[in-house]
Amino acid sequence: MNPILSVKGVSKTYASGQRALEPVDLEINKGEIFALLGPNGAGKTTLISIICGIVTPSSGTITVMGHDALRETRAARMRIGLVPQELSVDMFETVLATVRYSRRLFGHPGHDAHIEQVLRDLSLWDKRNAKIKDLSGGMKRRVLIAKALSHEPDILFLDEPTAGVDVALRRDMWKLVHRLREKGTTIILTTHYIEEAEEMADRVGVIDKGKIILVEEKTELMKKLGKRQMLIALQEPMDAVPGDLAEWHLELADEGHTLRYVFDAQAERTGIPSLLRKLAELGVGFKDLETSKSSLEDIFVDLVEHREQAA
Ligand SMILES: Nc1ncnc2c1ncn2[C@@H]1O[C@H](COP(=O)(O)OP(=O)(O)OP(=O)(O)O)[C@@H](O)[C@H]1O
Repeated sequence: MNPILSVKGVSKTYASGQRALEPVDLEINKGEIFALLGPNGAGKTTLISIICGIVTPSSGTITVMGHDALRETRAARMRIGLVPQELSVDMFETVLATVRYSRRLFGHPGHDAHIEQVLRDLSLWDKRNAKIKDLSGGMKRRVLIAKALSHEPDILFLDEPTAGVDVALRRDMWKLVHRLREKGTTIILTTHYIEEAEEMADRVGVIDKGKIILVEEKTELMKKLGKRQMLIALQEPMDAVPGDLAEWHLELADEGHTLRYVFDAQAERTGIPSLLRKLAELGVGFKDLETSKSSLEDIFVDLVEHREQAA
């Protein structure tokens, strides 16, 4: 499949000398939701800003739907909608005028049916004549999305779409993103909420210290790196893990009331049957057993910690 967006060898050193991106290669497929995940300062906004033509890269090439984004800037930019982190609107304008203005900036004639649809999709239609300064924080965020969608982009970038928004709005945003994808829009979002990537993405890229350290299908990533844990609720609390159980590397939790066993879900032998046998042999009684999958969050923390240890 031809990628809708292709990034090759893109790096950035800011004028201050700050190296924000090591050469990055990344391909995005049409219609996918791609989450770029990374801690603060990892380079997520820099990468998005370069692709959207706001920041000039120090090296590399970017192709957006066949257009060289650094040479045919406008043609490439027309295909892209960007929802920035920061509010970038005239507070004294109305919602409708703001979104219309954005559409015209891209040289589109006033297509009011499209704008109405976008505002309705975002539950902003009733507020179309309100001044932006009078909207709640969540509504202002929706205006940024409406602006980004005003010129019917094929690729939508959402930079930290739900930073600082409440749970209800976050869920609404997720639904909206899924709806847009159903309409064929390709979506790239940056986030440090792992929950968000887990909920929304088809593929996840992890960026740390300016380097993409991993790109993987979300389900594959969870399968490959996913660990499971088993919690054993003890009948009698323990002061320490008995030496006879050393090979399972157990941890005591919950003030000695719970034993935690972390195991590799993909391994042929999980070690559970032998552990249970050993517990019986030692006369360790338990009330309950519970197993759970590790979340993308655990995987992410693992990855970043490993890199830190290796450095
Ligand atoms: N205009 C700039 N001038 C100099 N350095 C910058 C500039 N913008 C970003 N940086 C630096 O580049 C690095 C990457 O920043 P960037 O904003 O891309 O990270 P991020 O992953 O988006 O972080 P966050 O999650 O905090 O938004 C950081 O060290 C940052 O301080």
